[in-house]
Amino acid sequence: MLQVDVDKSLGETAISVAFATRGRVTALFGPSGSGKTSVVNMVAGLLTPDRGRIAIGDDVLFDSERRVCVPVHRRRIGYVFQEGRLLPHLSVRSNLAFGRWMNGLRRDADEERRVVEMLGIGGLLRRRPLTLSGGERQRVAIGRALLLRPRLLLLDEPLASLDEARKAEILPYLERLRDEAGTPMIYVSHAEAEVRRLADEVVRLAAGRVVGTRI
Ligand SMILES: Nc1ncnc2c1ncn2[C@@H]1O[C@H](COP(=O)(O)OP(=O)(O)OP(=O)(O)O)[C@@H](O)[C@H]1O
Repeated sequence: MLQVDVDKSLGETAISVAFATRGRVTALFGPSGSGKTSVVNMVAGLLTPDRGRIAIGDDVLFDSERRVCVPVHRRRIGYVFQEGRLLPHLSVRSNLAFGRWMNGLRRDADEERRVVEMLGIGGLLRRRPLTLSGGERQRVAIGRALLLRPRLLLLDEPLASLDEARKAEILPYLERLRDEAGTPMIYVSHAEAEVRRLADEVVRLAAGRVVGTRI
């Protein structure tokens, strides 16, 4: 179970969000500026809450009272950004290997094959990111994150930069990830149709607060 209870003041905006979820895919759903990215950044460890607690099961990642703040690279959390953020000078294969190398993990050919097959990126391994479509790039970014064997995968509007055809292409892969990978996901989106299709739990945000658990 992921438990989040955080307060953070960001300029004019005050974020005060608490929720707990056991979902396979938990959507953080809400309008632009409602605090979705700030919340996932706090879970990832990229943004430090002013107060609160974040835990996965019994493992505490942040606790302001007990002065616990586990650094980003020790959280074992995968993060897929809106625009993928692949390394342009490396092939797809090297991009996939790079995350594991950076995190001191050995290559694992079986795991690589499984992830490559699940995301349908076997035909792209020699290509460079700039030669890929937006949807293909996002599938590679998801593969790179999964190969870190994260205990939680954060996806921040992974389809936002794609047109409708590309979205339709990648959604089945996300469903497969949900059904086969066994890695819980936090899925940030303001797109109702995506959330209805993918999420089994919803945390609805507005103006930095939780305002509901339905779309
Ligand atoms: N470093 C910062 N300094 C000041 N204000 C900030 C900072 N970071 C975020 N904010 C503000 O906090 C609010 C929440 O931002 P956040 O990016 O978390 O929202 P969001 O729901 O993810 O929006 P979007 O869907 O547009 O990405 C916004 O009003 C934003 O301008």
